[in-house]
Amino acid sequence: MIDLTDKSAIRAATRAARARFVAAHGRVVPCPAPFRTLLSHGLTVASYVPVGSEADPMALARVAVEAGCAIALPHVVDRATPIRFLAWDTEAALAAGPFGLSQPHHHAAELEPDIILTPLVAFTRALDRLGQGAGHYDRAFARFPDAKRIGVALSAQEVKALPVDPWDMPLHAIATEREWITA
Ligand SMILES: Nc1nc2c(c(=O)[nH]1)N(C=O)[C@@H](CNc1ccc(C(=O)N[C@@H](CCC(=O)O)C(=O)O)cc1)CN2
Ligand SMILES: Nc1ncnc2c1ncn2[C@@H]1O[C@H](COP(=O)(O)OP(=O)(O)OP(=O)(O)O)[C@@H](O)[C@H]1O
Repeated sequence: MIDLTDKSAIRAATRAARARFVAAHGRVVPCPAPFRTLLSHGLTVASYVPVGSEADPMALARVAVEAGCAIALPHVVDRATPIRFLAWDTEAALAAGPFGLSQPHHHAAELEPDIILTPLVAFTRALDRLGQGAGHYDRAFARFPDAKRIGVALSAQEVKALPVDPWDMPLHAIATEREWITA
């Protein structure tokens, strides 16, 4: 049994479940119809480039590009430094970053996201999220409190409950390979 009060134990269990799921079913999350209604020309959508067995948000990012949105990607320096969302022209080459990430060059333009497609390690139906533990997205949510926080995940990452700390901000919705979860 996982101890549902221990964040690192939950991370280990859901990363293992996610890797098994992806080996059998793949990692693609199709674009849910309700996501399209959030988009309009000129908005900035922050996406991410998946690593390991993370859910792939590219179908959602592609629909955002078709709707006339600008795409930004997180740029990471290290665990302690806040991430910045930098413009990404979908043709542009990416650079290697820390933690095996692919990211825009550090001189790309910094954008303010209206919608943040958010990677996660575990989620609940109450829209709570557990991340990598560096606080990168927690801090980005605090900096951009008006942005829509959309989790992107595989259904295997769902848990019944998560410990919620004072700085944790719930997601507005979660897209998985089989459903769109909202409050
Ligand atoms: N694809 C992706 N991009 C992202 C994140 C993410 O979770 N996924 N981030 C989210 O904040 C930020 C980067 N922050 C990170 C902070 C810590 C670790 C980390 O400790 N990784 C572990 C490996 C985890 C695993 O086994 O899956 C490591 O390198 O040991 C990774 C990213 C911004 N970009
Ligand atoms: N708004 C904030 N400003 C400064 N530090 C923050 C803020 N929010 C969170 N943190 C710090 O970041 C760390 C977050 O740890 P936690 O285990 O909750 O991350 P997480 O849920 O895995 O999410 P993330 O994906 O953001 O890493 C904590 O040490 C916390 O003090």
